[in-house]
Amino acid sequence: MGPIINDINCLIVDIPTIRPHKLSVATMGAQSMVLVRIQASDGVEGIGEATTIGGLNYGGESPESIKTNIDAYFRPLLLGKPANRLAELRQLVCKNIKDNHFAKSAIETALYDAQAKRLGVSVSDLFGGRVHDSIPVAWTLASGDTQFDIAEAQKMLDLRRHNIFKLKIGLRSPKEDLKHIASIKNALGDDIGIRVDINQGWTETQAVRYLQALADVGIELVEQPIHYKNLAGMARLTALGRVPIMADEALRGPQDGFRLAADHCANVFAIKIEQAGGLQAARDLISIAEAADISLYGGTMLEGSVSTIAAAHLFSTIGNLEWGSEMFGPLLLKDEILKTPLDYSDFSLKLPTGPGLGIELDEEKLAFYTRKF
Ligand SMILES: O=C(O)C[C@H]1C=CC(=O)O1
Ligand SMILES: [Mn+2]
Repeated sequence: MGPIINDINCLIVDIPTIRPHKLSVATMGAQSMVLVRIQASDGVEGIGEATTIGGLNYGGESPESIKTNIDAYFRPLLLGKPANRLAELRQLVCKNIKDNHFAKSAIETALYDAQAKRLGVSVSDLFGGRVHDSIPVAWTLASGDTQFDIAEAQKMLDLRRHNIFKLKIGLRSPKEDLKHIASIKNALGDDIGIRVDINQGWTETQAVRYLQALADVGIELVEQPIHYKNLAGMARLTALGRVPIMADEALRGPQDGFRLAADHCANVFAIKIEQAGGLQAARDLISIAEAADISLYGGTMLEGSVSTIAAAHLFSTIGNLEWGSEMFGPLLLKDEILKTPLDYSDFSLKLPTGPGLGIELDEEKLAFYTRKF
């Protein structure tokens, strides 16, 4: 008989950010990560993570609701089930539990980590193997202060950590944002790629009015400018062809990906394993984009190291990750819960070579940052 799922433990880990991180939907001073640890009867443990942005500011799942739903619904459903039958487990979960994409992603990541460890391979091997051993990583400038952002970008360039930057806009007026972008662009020069993420902060009218201005100041990509449900609007903005449009919040799984591709709602898909509903769902989304000639980008929910590296394993198997990634979440946090932090160097994230996710938790640090109820 194969390994059986013996236990599932779920904890919330709170770590402060290195500076306030300002999005149009929230200002973050700390990140709350839900860690899932799954134990199987063969002694193998798998780890997964679910992380949201600003509690309920970004989407319908909060760290607290994720933990409650894992403890109350996922755990009883999965205890005693075969730990190595990943496709069957995914179907069981999807049949019995609606929505809850972030929780599903954490559970599935832990199952993949354990299964890869069991087989002595890395998680990327379970998705066909790596095409890349490292992934380019953009940094998000979101302190809310233009001069601070410029200094931060220059520091990242000096450290050779990031040479692509994303700006979070949509909190201030478009005119103020344009001034902010132009100052940063002028300070950093033409060779540095700059993108903006509006996080649904604009109306379609504002987008029609200001997309050309964004292109004129040298913005190379505009992420989720309008409400995620306004797909017809996304299609109209994409058809304008002023600047490539990337979908983020509108992509909550393969069905959304199919709709967006069929209706020409975006030029680029931001792939997030949590928003998609897990590694397998994200893989399906990637295939839809590839079939539709939609370019790919590795997105983040500002996850900690566990989910960041899980996503990186999947992204390493993509032939053309044309817009790189933003897998910088762990670097936004003041501390790390891994024994060996992830390797960020030469403007990219290096994939670990060990079995599973290739990471190990630092139990002392984890105990220190675990929320006590
Ligand atoms: O893409 C998002 O909407 C979420 C996230 C990614 C980078 C960042 O600063 O926030
Ligand atoms: Mn985004």
